[in-house]
Amino acid sequence: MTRGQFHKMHGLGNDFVIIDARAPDFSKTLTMTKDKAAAIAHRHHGIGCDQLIILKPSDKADVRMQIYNADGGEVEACGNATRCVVQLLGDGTSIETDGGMISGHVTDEGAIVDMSAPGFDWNSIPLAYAMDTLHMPVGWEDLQDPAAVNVGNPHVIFFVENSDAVELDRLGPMIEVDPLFPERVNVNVAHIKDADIHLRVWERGVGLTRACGTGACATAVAAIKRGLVQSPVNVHLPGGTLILSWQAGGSIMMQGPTTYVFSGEANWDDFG
Ligand SMILES: N[C@@H](CCC[C@H](N)C(=O)O)C(=O)O
Repeated sequence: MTRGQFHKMHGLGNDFVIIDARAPDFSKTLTMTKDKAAAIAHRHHGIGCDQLIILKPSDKADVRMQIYNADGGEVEACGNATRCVVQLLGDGTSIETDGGMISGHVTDEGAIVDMSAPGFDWNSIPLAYAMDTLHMPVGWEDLQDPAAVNVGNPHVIFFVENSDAVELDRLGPMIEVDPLFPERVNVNVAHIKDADIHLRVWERGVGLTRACGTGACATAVAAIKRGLVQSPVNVHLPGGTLILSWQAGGSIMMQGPTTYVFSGEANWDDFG
């Protein structure tokens, strides 16, 4: 029986079940599948979360972080979970992910993390074919002229008049699975007001979330590249505010709150 402890944390309402499987014995016995991850994340039949995070031993960093969306799919990066893991494991924690190496420092309210450098090449997003990724010559209904940025995971960003007025629950699922994005995509809609970014995100494999850290990174970088805002910039999401800094050629720094909610214990064989 694979029984173990988990931590429930959130960053601006983007919530996580975190399983610390760093002990070599536990790491070997805890097997994760798409169905099991989705069952743990389920809001009614499971523990409930936007992302399931599994911490494993790493030979390159302090810890290896595996990330599963609520639909059970394994993905490369999660900004809000990265801040939570830094707060959980301590100042200076380095984290190996499929999206790259990340590190961070604990702050009074949460953490500041170095999310490494963004990617702009069409094939690093990835897109199905070559195009300008700062002004993509594509659109869906009123959502036109997006930018695409890879920050460990793929994002498409639309700058609009009023992001609150966009039917993201209808357009998000359609754009997420468009064949232009062979690995699907996280869909961001943003507007600029008083030099700040106001952002809503349809997350790949989850849906509308209270906040998306990598979405905030990708949107800040696209807005800075287009000359719409300057670094550092506040990014306001439904769940609260992140501060993003980025200079061309450098890493993205993301600062924001983290919250420890509770700990629990589960028999992981009961799921999936
Ligand atoms: N909530 C996350 C992003 C999680 C992964 C994303 N849904 C994807 O599929 O790439 C964040 O805070 O960055």
